[in-house]
Amino acid sequence: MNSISIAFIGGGNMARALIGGLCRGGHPPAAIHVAEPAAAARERLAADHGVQVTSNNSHAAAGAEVIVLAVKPQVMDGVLRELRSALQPGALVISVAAGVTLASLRRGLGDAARLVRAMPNTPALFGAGMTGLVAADGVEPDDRARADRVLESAGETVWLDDEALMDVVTAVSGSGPAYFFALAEQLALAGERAGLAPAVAAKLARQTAFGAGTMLSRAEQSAGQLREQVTSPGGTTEAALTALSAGGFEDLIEQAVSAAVRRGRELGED
Ligand SMILES: NC(=O)C1=CN([C@@H]2O[C@H](COP(=O)(O)OP(=O)(O)OC[C@H]3O[C@@H](n4cnc5c(N)ncnc54)[C@H](O)[C@@H]3O)[C@@H](O)[C@H]2O)C=CC1
Ligand SMILES: O=C(O)[C@@H]1CCC=N1
Repeated sequence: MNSISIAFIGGGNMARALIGGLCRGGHPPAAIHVAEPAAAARERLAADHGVQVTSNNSHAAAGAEVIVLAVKPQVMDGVLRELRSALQPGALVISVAAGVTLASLRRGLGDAARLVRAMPNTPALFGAGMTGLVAADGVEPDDRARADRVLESAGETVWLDDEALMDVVTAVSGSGPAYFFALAEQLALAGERAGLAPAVAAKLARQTAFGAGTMLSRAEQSAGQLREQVTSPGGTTEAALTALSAGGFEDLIEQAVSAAVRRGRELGED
């Protein structure tokens, strides 16, 4: 794995998280090239991770065995046009762009391109990411293994057969960290309003999120069972969860995921 040469096109938040995960996992920074137009972002990537940086997408892609497209969906068409003639034979292209379909990647890069669509998330930075993947027709088992080797250094992977479900993966795990961060923010603010010092409230919320996440990932019980273990009948947690339900918590989560799914589909149509 360590010798795979990887080019990132776009060096923003998601690329940084994946690069961080790769480097922590032992991938040599010299084998990672990043094409990024913003000089400040290039300098930060080079300083933080020691990766090779350039402003030229084609140069970055030219020698790479795996090319990760980490640009916004809105600029993807232009990027594909640039890269079409720069890919080396057999190169695997992994797009992480929300909503951008394999068909549109194929239109942009041509019939010969080996294409995988992926939806990672930012906890990749600490090797705690979750990535959903779907392969285009013609992708060989070796290509899938290559995609796995790149993305497993950032966390867990799951392959889907039905590309339509990628918008749901995006809504659940791609955007999902933001929902948990928003909850931690609001929990800390509520603690502050109830009298805690801001730093104390923030520490309680962060460490509680960490503890809950650790239990979710390590305990054998389901999320529901873990919730029940905290909820003493007639106790404080029950009072809080009843207030959440009365405020429409379950419906709100459903609406939030539906809104993200819809937006993913719209991004694919732009
Ligand atoms: N941020 C997240 O949590 C996740 C993001 N994604 C996907 O990753 C992609 C990038 O998102 P972020 O990193 O959040 O955005 P970002 O805005 O932080 O990064 C995009 C980067 O692309 C660069 N860029 C713009 N035009 C370019 C061009 N023509 N060629 C090369 N680079 C160019 C920008 O300067 C910027 O640094 C999006 O398609 C998004 O859907 C997927 C999963 C999670
Ligand atoms: O918000 C977005 O569009 C991207 C995709 C998933 C997370 N961030």
